[in-house]
Amino acid sequence: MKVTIVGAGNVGASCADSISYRGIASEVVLLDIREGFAEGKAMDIMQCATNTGFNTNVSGVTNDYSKTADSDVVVITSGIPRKPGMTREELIGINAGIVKTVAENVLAHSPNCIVVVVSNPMDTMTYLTLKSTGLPKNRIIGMGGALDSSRFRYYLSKALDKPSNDISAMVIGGHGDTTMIPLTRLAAYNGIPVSQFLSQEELDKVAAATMVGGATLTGLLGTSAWYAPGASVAYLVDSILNDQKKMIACSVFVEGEYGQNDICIGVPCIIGKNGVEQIVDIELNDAEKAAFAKSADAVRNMNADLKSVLV
Ligand SMILES: NC(=O)c1ccc[n+]([C@@H]2O[C@H](COP(=O)([O-])OP(=O)(O)OC[C@H]3O[C@@H](n4cnc5c(N)ncnc54)[C@H](O)[C@@H]3O)[C@@H](O)[C@H]2O)c1
Ligand SMILES: O=C(O)C[C@H](O)C(=O)O
Repeated sequence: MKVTIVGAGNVGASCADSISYRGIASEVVLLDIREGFAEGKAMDIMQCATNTGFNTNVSGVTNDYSKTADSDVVVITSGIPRKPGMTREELIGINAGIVKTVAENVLAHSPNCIVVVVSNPMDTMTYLTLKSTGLPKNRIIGMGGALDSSRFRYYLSKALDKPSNDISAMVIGGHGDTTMIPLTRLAAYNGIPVSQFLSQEELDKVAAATMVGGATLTGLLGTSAWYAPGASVAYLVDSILNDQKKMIACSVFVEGEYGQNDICIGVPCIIGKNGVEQIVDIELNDAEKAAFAKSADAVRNMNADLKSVLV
């Protein structure tokens, strides 16, 4: 199986590293516009092979899309990250043009691939990719919910003082500081609702920390995070390549699910060899429904900014 990752920066390289380490692809191609950069990242990753024991062939190319031909999955991470104090939405002006061109180039060489969109603002970039390429909706997946859910589990694990892997929890809605919806009511510690262990005040703090999880890291690092984003992409790509049919919150095109239409937004999805195989339309309570509708409005408003790019 062949995976191309466009953008060999912090997130792209971390995706390549995590995918290789998982041993889920025979070939990974990293592509960047910066001369020699993807080649250097690929060489560095390949020099891990003997010590970590992976057999994936990772190569790097400078803007040569012919080397990405016949990829099964393409991950788009090209574009600028935010700096401390910025929102993801502020990146749209630069990233929309980059993502649209990259998606066109990628599909010219891999017409049957599944596209995973990572560049921010991710829900808007996913919608742009869908609208500008005309690909069927099952083949365009925005990655954000997998990361936000893993941060939710991290903050729950800190509050509970228990391992993250004993906790199941999901974040739906937009991938934005104010649009995420951590589903606290459904979060569980080994199947037991977390509300049996944590007060409402503690749960509210966990949800608030989750929503600004990316901003917190951006403040600490001076640029946005990459290890957990790379690991989240690898988790998603594993479910595609190995047809695992995992339920993962992903930004996908909705047509009536959760009462919404004509936007890409985070919802629970079954992810397999065909990409998005099912949207799991769970019953939300009234407060969750209201939060989802508000989140969808914000995502829809952001898409309006794509008018000049989508001509
Ligand atoms: N969806 C998520 O959960 C998530 C998580 C982390 C980061 N991100 C987003 O991912 C993007 C990348 O973040 P990063 O930290 O890797 O940034 P980065 O600056 O480290 O890397 C971006 C790379 O893209 C390359 N690039 C720019 N234009 C290109 C083009 N036209 N073709 C090919 N390559 C091009 C740059 O040369 C650079 O190497 C940002 O938009 C960031 O906000 C999203
Ligand atoms: O926070 C960011 O801007 C990057 C990414 O969306 C994240 O959540 O880490």
